[in-house]
Amino acid sequence: MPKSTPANLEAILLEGIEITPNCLGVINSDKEVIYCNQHFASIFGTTVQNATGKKSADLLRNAWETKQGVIINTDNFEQWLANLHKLHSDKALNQYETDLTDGRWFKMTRINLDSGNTIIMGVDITELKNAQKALEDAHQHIESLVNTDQLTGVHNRRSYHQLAKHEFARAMRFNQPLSLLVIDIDYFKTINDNFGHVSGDEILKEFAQVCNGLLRQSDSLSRIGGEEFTAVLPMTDHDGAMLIAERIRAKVAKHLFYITQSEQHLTLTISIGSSSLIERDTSMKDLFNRADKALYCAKRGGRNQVQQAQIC
Ligand SMILES: Nc1nc2c(ncn2[C@@H]2O[C@H](COP(=O)(O)OP(=O)(O)OP(=O)(O)O)[C@@H](O)[C@H]2O)c(=O)[nH]1
Repeated sequence: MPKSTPANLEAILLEGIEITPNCLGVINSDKEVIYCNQHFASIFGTTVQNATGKKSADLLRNAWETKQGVIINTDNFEQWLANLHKLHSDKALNQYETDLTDGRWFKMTRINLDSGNTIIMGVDITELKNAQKALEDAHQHIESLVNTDQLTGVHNRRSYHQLAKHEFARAMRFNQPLSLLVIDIDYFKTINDNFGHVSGDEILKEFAQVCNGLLRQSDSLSRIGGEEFTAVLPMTDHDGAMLIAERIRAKVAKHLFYITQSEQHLTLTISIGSSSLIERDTSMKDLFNRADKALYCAKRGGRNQVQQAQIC
């Protein structure tokens, strides 16, 4: 014998709905809230008493005006509401996520019944969202660790290869100029020999800072070897690249690098090879090889200078 529905089923359900952390509301065909629990009312930043009998549009407008409850990012509320109605009237069942000013998230299910009434249920997914955000942050952190040179904080060799590939493809696609500087500190071995490896590391860090301070936001400085760096310069032709390279060379030559251990300042010089994109280039390797050869010329030419790549 099937058990008969208890006479007090409605009371049992209502009791459960009041206790649950989820939200539930019923809206009639005149778009008025005819029943809701406390969490449903909190979506509009109000109480059950206040929400009951009110038009859902007025409740949303109140939430937008008072910045309480559901987060509504718009300058034009009426337009936003019209779009929402269009979105919700089409289908019998809609599901969406919504976040509140108090940090909670709900996964909402909206059911349009044939009677013209609408049932709206929301499951609290705040913990899930927080876990998702923590995972995304951790992923971003790992990504940045993997791509960052731990000593200087600039891009590492791995990251250089990625961004060089990306910038090369972009320059080719949009027919834009692109330049590359290969920068090497002169006689760095002597610095290590005279002041020790720790001080050498300190110099490398400061050097990267000085260099980065002279580049644009869109440029990327990478440490690709011990005391060897590259600067990828998008939207920069060879004249522009030579100008930037010379600016870096001159600034570094004048800069006083501080050595903490011996509490003294020291000066150093750099050599730079510069190359720019030409029609026959097939990858960033072509630019790198030319800039590297130019760097070799700068070293042979006496160091503390910038050399432009020869095209032959
Ligand atoms: N402190 C420190 N030194 C490094 C690091 N990586 C490489 N080096 C040192 O950098 C020096 C590079 O020396 P060389 O390649 O002979 O070049 P150089 O002395 O700069 O001479 P030129 O480039 O010809 O002007 C070596 O002494 C390496 O040990 C690092 O991470 N930290």
